[in-house]
Amino acid sequence: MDKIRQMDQHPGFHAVMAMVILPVALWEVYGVFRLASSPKLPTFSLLLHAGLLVLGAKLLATSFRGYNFYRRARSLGCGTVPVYPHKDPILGLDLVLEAVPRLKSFTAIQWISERLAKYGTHYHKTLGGEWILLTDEPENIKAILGTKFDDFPIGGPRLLATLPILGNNSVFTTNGEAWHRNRAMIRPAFVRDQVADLACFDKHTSNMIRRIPTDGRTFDMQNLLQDMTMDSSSDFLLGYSTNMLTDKPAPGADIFIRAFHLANEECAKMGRIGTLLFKLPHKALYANIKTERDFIRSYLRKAAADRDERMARGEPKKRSYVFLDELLDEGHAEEYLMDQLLSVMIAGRDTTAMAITSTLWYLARNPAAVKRLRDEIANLGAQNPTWEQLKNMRYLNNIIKESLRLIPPVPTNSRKANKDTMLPRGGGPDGKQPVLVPAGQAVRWSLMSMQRRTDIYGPDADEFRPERWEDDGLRPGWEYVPFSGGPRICIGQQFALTQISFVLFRVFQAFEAIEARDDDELRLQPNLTVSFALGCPVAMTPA
Ligand code: HEM
Repeated sequence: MDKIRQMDQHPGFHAVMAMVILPVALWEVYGVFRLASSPKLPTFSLLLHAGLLVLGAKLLATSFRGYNFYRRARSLGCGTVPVYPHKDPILGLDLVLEAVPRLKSFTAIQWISERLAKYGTHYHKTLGGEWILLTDEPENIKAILGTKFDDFPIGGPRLLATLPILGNNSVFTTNGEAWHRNRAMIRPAFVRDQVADLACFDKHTSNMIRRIPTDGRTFDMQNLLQDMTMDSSSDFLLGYSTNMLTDKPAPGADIFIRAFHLANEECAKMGRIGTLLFKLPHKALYANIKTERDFIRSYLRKAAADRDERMARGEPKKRSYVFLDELLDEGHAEEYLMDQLLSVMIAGRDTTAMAITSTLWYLARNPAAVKRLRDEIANLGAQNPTWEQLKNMRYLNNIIKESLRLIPPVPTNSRKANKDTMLPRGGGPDGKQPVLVPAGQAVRWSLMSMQRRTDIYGPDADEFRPERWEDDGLRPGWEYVPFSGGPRICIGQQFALTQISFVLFRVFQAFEAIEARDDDELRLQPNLTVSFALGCPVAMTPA
């Protein structure tokens, strides 16, 4: 723990600083007046003294703010918070240098957990010198997302990362009334009837299974799953599939998917590094965003034209359920509709692909779990499962819970305090005291770290053991929130869980074994969500 930063969280420190700075600042005021009134104006000296005066005033204001803030923290019983022992406490460049090898070895997300295990809830700096409060305390996450929801709107790095792609009208980039409106518009798409309709999942899962090599060859499961979730989400959202897993992909689909991926990657980088990078020009990013929006726009126009044609022919307006058709009925402007479509696509496609990939990554290392899962599937015969049957498959559901615990597809997230507020944990020597969070402070939390805490999940917290969920032995609250919690809880949770369980069911109906074909180290690429940096190479044995 950094002693200097601990010291400067004491109001007395700021009072002493103010007392030291004040006479120097007053002396500079006198100096500036003296120079300004001399007959021959010494421009250089005048500028130098004026600069020092501005600096002094800034330092003085910081000390007064610090004094008031820490006095208030003390009076409210808040403790001091550990600060990362930066070698460069101004710009935080040391942390950036440390991050480089972790990013190169694809272990940056695990590095966050290591820092949390070492310092607990703590402050660190982003490139450019902005402080971020980092936590993995369930009580803090509950406060940010639930009990103090209004104090922690979307802002800071989280907003920076999504604004360029999603625009100002997305459920992910709005707060308050606008967010309520956007959420209310999306929600009906995920009511029980739509979620329980397995026809769309069935079509695209079958296409995927046909592509799995049956001769024991190594292939990348992640690639297949990303194509499959893009095919199914474009089908569900637009009514036209990218069809990447068929012999006739939609024209331009490959270019769209590449642009989609590159734009997400670049935006996530901006969110990670902070405002400094955000302010640089990003020609390639905006070119990719244009490509993806043009693709969505062409389908939006096609859907509107098809709908008009059907109406002109006197046919019913609707095909089977399509998200876009519902939005078209509400008569919104085109750009607004695109923001909503891209939001739901980004929210649902990579997250679901990652959840299935990581489950298969673990199953490829746990043949006993595969055997138990296949026995459970065999009990239901050779048919496609119904929604109710999937919901009642206990072992399958425990497998999914366990992989979402170990690798939540949204492993870290953040918000920005909109006023001085408090979090219940992280302060004081044992981290059990509350923490005063000043207005404008970015707060980041790590689900991956929290969901692997040994004090919550036991000494084998890092191990994949679906059995830990058996007989309702484990019923965590805010200690397990892969779909988030509070008013902004994931709208697509049931939709995603249905698709994940359906795909796993069908895969292990058709195949009896899965074998890992890479080393055991978890190498993760953080983007807006997370993915396996080197893919998920496996081989499968047909049943
Ligand atoms: C395993 C798959 C998924 C995971 C782990 C997941 C996780 C999450 C998380 C953590 C959030 C909160 C984000 C925040 O507040 O900053 C979220 C929000 C959201 N998710 Fe999901 N999600 C998944 C699948 C889906 C799917 C399939 C859809 C829709 C097709 C979807 C739609 C949404 C939407 C619209 C929100 C925004 C809610 C709001 O801000 O009010 N998600 N999801």
